[in-house]
Amino acid sequence: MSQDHRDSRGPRHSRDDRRDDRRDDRGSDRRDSRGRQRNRRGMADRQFSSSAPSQRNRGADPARLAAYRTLRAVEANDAYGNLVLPEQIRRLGLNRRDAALATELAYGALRQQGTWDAVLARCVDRPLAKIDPSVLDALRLGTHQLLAMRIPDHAAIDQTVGLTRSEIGAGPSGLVNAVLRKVAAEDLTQWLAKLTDGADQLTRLSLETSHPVWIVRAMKQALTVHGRRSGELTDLLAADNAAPSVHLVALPGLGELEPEIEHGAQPSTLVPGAAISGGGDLRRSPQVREGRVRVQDAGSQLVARSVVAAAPVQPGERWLDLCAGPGGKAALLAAAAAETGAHLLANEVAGHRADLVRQALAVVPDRAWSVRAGDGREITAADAGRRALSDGSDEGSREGSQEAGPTGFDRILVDAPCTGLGALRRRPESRWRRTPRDLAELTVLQLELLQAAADALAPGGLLVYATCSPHAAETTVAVDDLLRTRPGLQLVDAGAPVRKAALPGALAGDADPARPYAGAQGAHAAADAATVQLWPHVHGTDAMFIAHFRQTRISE
Ligand SMILES: C[S@@+](CC[C@H](N)C(=O)[O-])C[C@H]1O[C@@H](n2cnc3c(N)ncnc32)[C@H](O)[C@@H]1O
Repeated sequence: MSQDHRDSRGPRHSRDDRRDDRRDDRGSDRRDSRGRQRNRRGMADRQFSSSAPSQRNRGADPARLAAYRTLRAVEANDAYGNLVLPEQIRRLGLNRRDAALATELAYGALRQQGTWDAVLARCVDRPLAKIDPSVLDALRLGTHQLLAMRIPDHAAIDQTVGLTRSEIGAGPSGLVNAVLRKVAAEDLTQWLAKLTDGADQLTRLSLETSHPVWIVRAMKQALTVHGRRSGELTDLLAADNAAPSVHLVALPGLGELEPEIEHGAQPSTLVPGAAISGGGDLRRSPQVREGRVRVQDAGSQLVARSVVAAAPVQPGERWLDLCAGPGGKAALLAAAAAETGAHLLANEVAGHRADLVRQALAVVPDRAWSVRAGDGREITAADAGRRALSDGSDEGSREGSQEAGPTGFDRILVDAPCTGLGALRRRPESRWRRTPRDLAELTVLQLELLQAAADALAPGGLLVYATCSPHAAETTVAVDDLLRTRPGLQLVDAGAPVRKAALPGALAGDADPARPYAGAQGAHAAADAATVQLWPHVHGTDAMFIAHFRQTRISE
């Protein structure tokens, strides 16, 4: 078990926080094995390990090892931290406390990489790009412990040096030791004061909240574009650095919340049929194992529920989820389709993700859904008359091919691939991976998917566009572009269906996420047209954007 998980949360902004840490070493002989005094040169008031190098931690404790391996997989293999870490926790057999420590270490170091790199750049005598990446990851992990966690300095340094020795080799451990001592010479407040001295507001926020400057700028613009105050920027960026609560959804007609609430979940205050997990291993819940209760962000639940809430469902309606993988929203839609007599076609371009959709839908009666593995840009209105078999074969229809003259889908959800800037708190490394160049590619794809969806709509049909990004280019600009190129499409109010999908009053007042559509030249919008933008710092959800359109063209 790790030695330091008594209180591993929260940044240390002041030296007062460290007094307890120093007590640990009070009275110790601060000389190394060769009698040299430690911590001289401006660090006289600091204490590091009292033990000689030969007695110090030689190996890596399991929590740090899990975190370090996660950082390595993210850096070296482009892996996703939130997928690697649970695997490492399992493989190393960490208990609950060590798993929590490993999570804080790994996610914290990944999220705050930008700030930690700025600190480290001041503590090494060469560009960080010239440091071996495996050593740099150890330094980031050590820096996170020193500046963001209440771990005594000597433990943070000793453990990181031990980890370096066991995972990389004895050579770099001296460098790691020396650099981390320099890092420990200042606390976080002092480092931030140094780093931001003379910086403009965006750079200062970038360093204080550890976001790339371009994302800080984009978030500031997004707040304004979606009718919120730019003064909320600090809160929004801070929310990206907080662990999201785990929301559960009971699939309508299939799952029940009561057993989960009896086991410690709290009923959601935002969405009906939802709860916030009380922690612990969710796979212990039979309903979660069977897929009748699912983990799903409350914002995503509102997206799917707004598709259903937009108008009363007529039996026989044909629904399409154009970008369905891995199947979270499709599961909610399919369950609603099963209850109302509608049918959902869940489409996904990536074969392995289409398999995940099938798994997600398996619990729903299969008369209500089918899966198509294909490019959403190639879907047509005719696909509304075909019902691919839920085993994956797309062989026309069990019943649909008999049906005459399909006119298209009655409801289509385009939950488009996007930058994910609204879900940064879930993917700790993604803010450092994403670049403005991604936007150019994604916005083209988003518009192509929307246009295919518009073509596949039945007359009077509903098209719902959603992204887990509030970026203007992926939200309001995408809406403008679609309306300009599809005169038959009208933007309608998304506010009312989203509020209807939420618990009564949950989205009132300052929490109302709907804003009237400003309208671009040539855009066709209803008088009450409004788009919806949810926010982590206001609603506790991912920053989901939702727009509703109606097909007004007469059937050809
Ligand atoms: C934001 S995710 C959808 C999340 C999903 N709706 C859910 O709730 O679980 C976007 C999905 O679109 C898929 N995608 C990307 N390009 C596509 C295309 N051309 N056609 C269909 N799906 C596509 C991606 O593979 C990804 O699974």
